[in-house]
Amino acid sequence: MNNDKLYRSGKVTEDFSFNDKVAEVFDDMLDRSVPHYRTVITTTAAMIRRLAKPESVIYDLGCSTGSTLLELARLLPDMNLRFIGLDNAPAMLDKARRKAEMFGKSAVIEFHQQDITDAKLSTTLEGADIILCNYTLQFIRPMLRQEFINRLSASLPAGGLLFVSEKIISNHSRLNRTFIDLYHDFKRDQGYSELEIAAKREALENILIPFTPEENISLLKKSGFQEVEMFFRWINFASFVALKKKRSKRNSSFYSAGSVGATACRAPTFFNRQTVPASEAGHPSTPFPEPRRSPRPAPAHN
Ligand SMILES: C[S@@+](CC[C@H](N)C(=O)[O-])C[C@H]1O[C@@H](n2cnc3c(N)ncnc32)[C@H](O)[C@@H]1O
Ligand SMILES: O=C(O)C(=O)C[C@]1(C(=O)O)C=C[C@@H](O)C=C1
Repeated sequence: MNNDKLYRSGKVTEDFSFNDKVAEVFDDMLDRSVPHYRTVITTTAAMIRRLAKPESVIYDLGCSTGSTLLELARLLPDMNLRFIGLDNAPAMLDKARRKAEMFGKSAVIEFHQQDITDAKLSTTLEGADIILCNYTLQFIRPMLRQEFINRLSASLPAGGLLFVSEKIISNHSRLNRTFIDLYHDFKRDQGYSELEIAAKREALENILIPFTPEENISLLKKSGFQEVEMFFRWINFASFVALKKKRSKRNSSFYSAGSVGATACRAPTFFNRQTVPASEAGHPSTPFPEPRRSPRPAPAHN
């Protein structure tokens, strides 16, 4: 794995982009810049094992060098899953294909070049059971995000799953500042210098635009996912899972794919708050507050 020394000089000559130079060092960059990158993948694999059916088709949008799909293929070989990675950066895809070949996974993983913000994505995703979009939504223009997530939701069948991981921001400026400081401590611990951290931050300004957890959850809920949860968080990084419910055969209401489905059809007098959410026990769920769009916390996001 090539060491990420891209910003070692501290000079920023252009905005951050997924070009050949970045692709060359990207695996090391992700490993050292995304806290708990691997844990998120292993947790995703564990959820897929429990929530998805064998032979599911999994799309990874913004797949980069294919690390996530390769790891899922390694962890879930018995499920006979099919994996398709989409990215618009040719240098990332070249690396992804080489890695798939090297690890003997070319038969189950394919990679295609595609702009995932294009309306054609809906056609591509026909047949998808599970969609992953890790650390990529943050690079899509905020104005386009709801429409993009709507397309993903519309493409998935009942029982379909979407996993989204993102860098996040807080609307509470003092906490936000603290979170960014802690993230920079993490980067220092990973061997990045003060100069490198500052330069990368400058290059990412207005390119990587993080949302709050509430804004991300709102995007997912508004697009038609009935069950949305944050399943992992480290300071200013979070992962979300969104599930499209299965239609009940017994009545026209929806029930979950999990074992609580049968319980939800009855109106239990007693319920265990450890296992049954209030909303499924006949209590109204707490509505998510509308995301505060302005004023955004100052200064910078990254
Ligand atoms: C931070 S990386 C994603 C990392 C990867 N998902 C992982 O977990 O290993 C973001 C990726 O999204 C891709 N990307 C950004 N905008 C895109 C777009 N509009 N269409 C397709 N890919 C895009 C970039 O080329 C880059 O490879
Ligand atoms: O280095 C940072 O500040 C990051 O936010 C890490 C991050 C990301 O979260 O996407 C930024 C750019 C690269 O795509 C890889 C990782």
